[in-house]
Amino acid sequence: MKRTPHLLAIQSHVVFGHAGNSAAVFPMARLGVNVWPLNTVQFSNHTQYGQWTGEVLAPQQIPALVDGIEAIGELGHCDAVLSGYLGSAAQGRAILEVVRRIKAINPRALYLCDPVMGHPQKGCIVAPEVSDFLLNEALAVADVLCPNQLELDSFVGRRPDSLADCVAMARTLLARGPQAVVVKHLDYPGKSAEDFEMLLVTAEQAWHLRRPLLAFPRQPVGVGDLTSGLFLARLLLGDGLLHAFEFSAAAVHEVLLETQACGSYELQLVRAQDRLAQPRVRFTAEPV
Ligand SMILES: Nc1ncnc2c1ncn2[C@@H]1O[C@H](COP(=O)(O)OP(=O)(O)O)[C@@H](O)[C@H]1O
Ligand SMILES: Cc1ncc(COP(=O)(O)O)c(C=O)c1O
Ligand SMILES: [Mg+2]
Repeated sequence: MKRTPHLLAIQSHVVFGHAGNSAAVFPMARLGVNVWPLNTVQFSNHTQYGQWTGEVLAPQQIPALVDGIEAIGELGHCDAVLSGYLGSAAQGRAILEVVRRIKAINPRALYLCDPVMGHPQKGCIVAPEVSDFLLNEALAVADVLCPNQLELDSFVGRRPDSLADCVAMARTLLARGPQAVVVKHLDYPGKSAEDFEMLLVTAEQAWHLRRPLLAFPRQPVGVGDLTSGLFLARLLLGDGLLHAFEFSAAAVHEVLLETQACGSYELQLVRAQDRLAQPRVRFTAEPV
């Protein structure tokens, strides 16, 4: 029987709705991964409501919780670490130390970093020091980096002028650490207004994917977190990079279709659970 992979997921938790772990844990588990959620913050709701209550986890809790897992002899079963929304830069440093410890026991373990940065116009609020941590420290340790366009621009320090330039920008990141970069949401001059576009870039190859852009009265949140989580889950389940990329795009599209059909602001993950596990749509990535 094939072994069920284990994944340590370190990102935000919201009590109501879906962002961070609250957008990714159930879908990853639904695909067949044992998820170990470690919540960097526990907020009432995501920050794009403009108000929330709750607390940031003390950074020393991250190694303390991992110590507990090690003490019961389970840490070596961890196949991957996912990090997303961080409450502080100190939490980020604690996560890199955890990655180092896990890789020391299991050198094949993967680290996927979704470099969630603040986006004031969108209402995504992240502590400013977190961006510096991601740019200066996390990039070098990540095996896979999953930025959106804004985050890619921050890493490279400029805006792209074309799709080819987005590929070139992602390649400059490969030189600084990761083996693959997934740009979960592209935005460049000349991009078609009807499509939502993504990019997968490795040292040798680059693939571009389009899916239909859906109309929402208010853009749902947690889409990036869902995308990164599903991509990593499929890698752990044995997909190659390209298949995991195409799968995550299709599964996220299914969730968005269900969300749109319900007229909901929050992602309809429970209603879309069968569709996300077995997407009916398929998007083929094209080499660029
Ligand atoms: N097919 C789609 N149609 C319309 N909007 C989409 C689609 N896919 C994703 N989105 C929206 O695009 C945005 C992606 O957000 P962005 O900040 O660029 O990336 P991330 O979610 O990784 O942070 C989200 O607001 C999400 O709701
Ligand atoms: C608590 C929390 N986690 C994660 C996110 C990231 O969400 P997304 O995947 O849409 O970038 C947000 C965005 O506002 C958030 O408020
Ligand atoms: Mg994001």
